[in-house]
Amino acid sequence: MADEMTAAGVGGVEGGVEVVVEECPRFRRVCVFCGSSSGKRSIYRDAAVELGKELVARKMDLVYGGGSLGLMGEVSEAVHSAGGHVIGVIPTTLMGKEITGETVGEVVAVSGMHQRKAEMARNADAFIALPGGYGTLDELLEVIAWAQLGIHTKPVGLLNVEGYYDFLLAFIDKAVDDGFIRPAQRHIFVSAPHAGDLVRKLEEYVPVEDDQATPKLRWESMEQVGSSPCGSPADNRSIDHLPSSTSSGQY
Ligand SMILES: C/C(=C\CNc1ncnc2c1ncn2[C@@H]1O[C@H](COP(=O)(O)O)[C@@H](O)[C@H]1O)CO
Repeated sequence: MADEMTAAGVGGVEGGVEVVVEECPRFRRVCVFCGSSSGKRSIYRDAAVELGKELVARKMDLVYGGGSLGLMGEVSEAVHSAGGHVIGVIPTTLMGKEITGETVGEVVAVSGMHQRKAEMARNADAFIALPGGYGTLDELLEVIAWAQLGIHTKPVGLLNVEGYYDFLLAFIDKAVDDGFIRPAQRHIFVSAPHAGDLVRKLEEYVPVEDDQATPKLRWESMEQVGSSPCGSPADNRSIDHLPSSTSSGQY
């Protein structure tokens, strides 16, 4: 990872306060899950734009589901217009502009929804979920579940814009209380209301240690037996032109 890092520090002014960003970010490619809708309140669009700018300020690339719909469009456009690198991973069936709109930056075509999730995950060093609906929840919970299984140790963050995810957090506490999630796994992901705080937490993240966890599964071993955690054997073709993730994660 280190050899791909910029030596120069970056910074900026956020709310009148000078922001000094570490010289060597811990990761450089962040996968963002978010709504294909924008939601009814402008705070969600603002949060997507704020996150996009934060990634660019920290010299982090964006990996996302492609297209220009909703918050997906907001965050990708924010990164692209600020000079950041965008990688949109999009199933061929959704590639028509009339379906998902135009994708800025690099477009990676995959064969289906399962392969998209696998490739977004494989090619990112960390994950962030903005507000969204079923698709976003599916993507978020899958990377959390994979972390629980030890398939990866990449940080996962919830951007809890004005308490959007409070009910989900309360549900997870309930699942811990009722014995469906081990207490040690409660902190498998982090959350924060603003992008800057969230990215800082992700950079400080230490994978949870859980003695009772399933022995570590490796992505490669899942592939060898012909099934990925999220798809059929036919969906296991990887994006071969992308350099592999810079993370020490286990994909
Ligand atoms: C099929 C139609 C529109 C396609 N819309 C989408 N285009 C690209 N990616 C999408 C789309 N819908 C969902 N996704 C993925 O799920 C996440 C957002 O889902 P949500 O339910 O809006 O939260 C997003 O991260 C994408 O990866 C026309 O009917």
